[in-house]
Amino acid sequence: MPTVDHFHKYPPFPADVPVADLRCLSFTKLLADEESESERLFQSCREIGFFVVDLRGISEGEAMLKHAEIAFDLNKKIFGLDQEELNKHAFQPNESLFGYKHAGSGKLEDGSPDALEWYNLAQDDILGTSAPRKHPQVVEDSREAFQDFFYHAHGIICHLLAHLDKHLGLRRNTLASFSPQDKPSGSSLRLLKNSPQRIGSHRTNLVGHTDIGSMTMLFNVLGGLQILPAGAENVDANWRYIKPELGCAIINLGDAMVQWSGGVLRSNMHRVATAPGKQAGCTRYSVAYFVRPAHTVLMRRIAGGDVIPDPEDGEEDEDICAQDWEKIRGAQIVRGENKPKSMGGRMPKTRKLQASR
Ligand SMILES: O=C(O)CCC(=O)C(=O)O
Ligand SMILES: [Fe+2]
Repeated sequence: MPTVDHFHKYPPFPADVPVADLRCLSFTKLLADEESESERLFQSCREIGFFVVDLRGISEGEAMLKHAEIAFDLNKKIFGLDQEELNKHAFQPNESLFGYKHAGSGKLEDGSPDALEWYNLAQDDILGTSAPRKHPQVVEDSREAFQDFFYHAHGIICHLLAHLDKHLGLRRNTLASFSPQDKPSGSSLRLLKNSPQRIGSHRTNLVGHTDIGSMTMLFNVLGGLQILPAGAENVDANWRYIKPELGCAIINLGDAMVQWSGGVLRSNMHRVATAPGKQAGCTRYSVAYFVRPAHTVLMRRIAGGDVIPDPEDGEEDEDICAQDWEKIRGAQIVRGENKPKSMGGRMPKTRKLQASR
């Protein structure tokens, strides 16, 4: 995450662990619509589904970093509450995924319990699009701070989506219009915590998965987040850490983007392992904003244009709305019917791709 202060509280990310080769994009250049930066964004979204965006040096980005910092502080406060208090707000898996998730309530690939805790806040609840849910007092007292986070983060995401509109041959605002903040959706802010681990442990704390929604903005201070590079088999030796960078957010695309782009954009497998080196011994906090489509948005590919490919023989686009699609996908994952895997990265229809990095 953000500040020098937070980064320097922890042991450094070790230099000798395998890291993913992600592009670091300048938010300033993206805002100024610099063509080569925009191209790098598109390439990242097709090839990896992940990139890093440097938010420093421009007021909108700096303001986001401040909000992320506040979210980190609130994350620590929430997890400073008694277990009994957190349990009162436990999420009900069959009803809703909002509220507190205790460590061990999810499963790893081998069926053993996971280790991450989180507190998941619904955007609808915080922005007043739905009836408010009841939270611990520290959350109730911070509703305004969370609102600021949601508004700012959404603004930044919309700028990033506008670049994708352009590269996919869509009218400006097409992708952003799928996730308006004044319509009910599954968008959320997740505050995650991972308790200290044994140094040298390689345990997985959150199982490999892709995100369901459209775009995720993630703030990390400690390492631990890993991605499985394109084409690599899902074995431990192939996973790569994403090194947290000062003043930057990690952005990744979710399955909804693959769906709308007819497979051109990529949603990549990622997981949370124990932080590398001495970082393992520290409590790891992270902050993630998950953008999901409004419940009524259709999940079929966006037809027409000369970039998004037409369905191939045997491929069918269903007219299913986001809310039903998310429910079905969630249930399939829980039943183990739909083993998570990276998706997308298909060649666009006609577009000439630049070779720059
Ligand atoms: O904590 C992190 O770095 C990533 C968490 C994540 O991937 C998720 O909650 O979907
Ligand atoms: Fe994720």
